[in-house]
Amino acid sequence: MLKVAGQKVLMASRITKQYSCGHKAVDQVSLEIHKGECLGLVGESGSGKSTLARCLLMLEKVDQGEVWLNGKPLHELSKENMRRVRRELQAVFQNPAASLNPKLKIIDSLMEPLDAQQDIQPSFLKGFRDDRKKAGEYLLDMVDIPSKYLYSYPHELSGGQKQRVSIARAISIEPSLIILDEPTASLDVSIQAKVLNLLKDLQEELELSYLFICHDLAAVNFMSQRIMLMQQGRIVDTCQKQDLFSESRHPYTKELLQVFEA
Ligand SMILES: Nc1ncnc2c1ncn2[C@@H]1O[C@H](COP(=O)(O)OP(=O)(O)OP(=O)(O)O)[C@@H](O)[C@H]1O
Repeated sequence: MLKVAGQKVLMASRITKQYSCGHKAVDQVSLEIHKGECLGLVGESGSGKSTLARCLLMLEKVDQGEVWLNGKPLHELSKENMRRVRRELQAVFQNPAASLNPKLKIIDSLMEPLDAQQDIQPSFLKGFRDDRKKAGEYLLDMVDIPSKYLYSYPHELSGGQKQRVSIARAISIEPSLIILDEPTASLDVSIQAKVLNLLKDLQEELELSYLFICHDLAAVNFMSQRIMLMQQGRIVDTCQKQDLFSESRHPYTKELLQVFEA
């Protein structure tokens, strides 16, 4: 289903990030993400996708540009205010092993956002939000992980299971937007499709908005309603998914499509 006309969740304007070595990793990038939409961002290695993600998450100081989340100017917020807004913006990164503290049981990593933000009452945990075991089991069930893993440590789970836990943790506080930065890149090929299917199902079920970053155009095409192409720090093409194969596409898009079709 195409959902692009709804309320704007994220608006970024002219984001620019130059590293001290002088390299402009992100150059004047503007984008919008609407409620319930998955915006795909594709580009080859080194094109600036992860830097852009870190800028949107305010993990990287931008040199220029603005980022608005649900009408709030993230680029102007103090650290304290940013912490409060953080609940509306979650991320899942490439390496699930690095996202989960090896010394914490799954329940403790999973419940970390809810433990830290007691005022949040996710609609899907209504009636048992403060029952950590029940809430943890429910969250694991949402990502198809058996509840027996609740008291396991990360090393007892496979890579795919760890990434599912990271996804459950990201959705646990009902964020407005999840930035998915190569969420399947470190997984076996056989597992990748399952995780993408899970992400797509969750997006539809919970009306989540995603920025889905990936170097694989096939995966981006599967996940997204709209697609942006990034090359050398700039957005060179943006299109609706159904226009991806149109003749009028940018030469770089056509180049990536050739790889995709091959
Ligand atoms: N901390 C840093 N200091 C200096 N240069 C950096 C830094 N981080 C990234 N870069 C450079 O910025 C450019 C963009 O990197 P980035 O990781 O954002 O690209 P990417 O598209 O996400 O690539 P990949 O798909 O390989 O992760 C690259 O040339 C990279 O070498």
